[in-house]
Amino acid sequence: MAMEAEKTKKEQKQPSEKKQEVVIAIKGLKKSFGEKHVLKNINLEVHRGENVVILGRSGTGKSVTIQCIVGMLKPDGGSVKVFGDEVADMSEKELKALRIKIGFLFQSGALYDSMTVRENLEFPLTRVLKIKDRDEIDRRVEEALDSVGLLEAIDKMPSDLSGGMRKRAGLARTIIVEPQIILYDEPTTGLDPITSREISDLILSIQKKQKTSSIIITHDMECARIASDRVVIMDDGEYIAEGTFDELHKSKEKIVGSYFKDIS
Ligand SMILES: Nc1ncnc2c1ncn2[C@@H]1O[C@H](COP(=O)(O)OP(=O)(O)OP(=O)(O)O)[C@@H](O)[C@H]1O
Repeated sequence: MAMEAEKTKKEQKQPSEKKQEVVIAIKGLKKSFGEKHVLKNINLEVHRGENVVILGRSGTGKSVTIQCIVGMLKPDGGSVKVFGDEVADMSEKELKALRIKIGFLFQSGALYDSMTVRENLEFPLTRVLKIKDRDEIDRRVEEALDSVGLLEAIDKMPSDLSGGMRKRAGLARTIIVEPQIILYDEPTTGLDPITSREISDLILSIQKKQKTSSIIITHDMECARIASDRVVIMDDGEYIAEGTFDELHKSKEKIVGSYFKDIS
């Protein structure tokens, strides 16, 4: 009977343990540029299937953190592990393989202006994944565009798209390689409030559909509210607060409160 009870306890524990699987683990991360100590002591864990939003004033080192995660910058101290492996110790080949598992969405959407939307989406399939099968390429391009609601723009040039559509196309190009992690650098910057909301909703739907883990750098509190499971606030090279959007919203800390002052 006691064993039975023990077994039940173990079985009940398993799902939460699975949810806690860490895909990005940052410990004591430090990065300086000359005398400028940008990252002083960053500690962050991102779990599988979790969306973490990083808030912070301009120039506090949010983008530098992301660049350390993908090995574009080498930390001066501390540890950055992705899927359990230390990024700073990876060879160029290992970094290349890692970057296939990590998708980016940069502010600009980063589309090639001289290519149609279709060609922009084909690019990572043929160049990165080396897929040659025409039917598979067409199917994946159409599926990715469909999931961001942009199928009708497949043969358009980026210059014919609105800012929101360009962002959607950029997002389709990010998800087409089915990354396990997506890093969003200010995904709604420059968009009007309604379009921003649509992009935030899309970020959430991609997380649910593709079970991705994400870090979302944003100044857009509505995006943070919609898309985050957890929010961290960065100030002076460290994370000074962490919690769900609602938990931080209720915080009595002055710096935390300053981010939420316009939120009802
Ligand atoms: N490669 C680099 N060489 C020198 N200084 C750099 C480099 N990359 C970033 N910095 C400096 O590090 C600081 C943090 O930059 P970062 O782009 O991470 O800020 P951020 O928090 O993402 O800001 P924003 O919200 O404006 O994008 C800035 O002062 C920047 O000038």
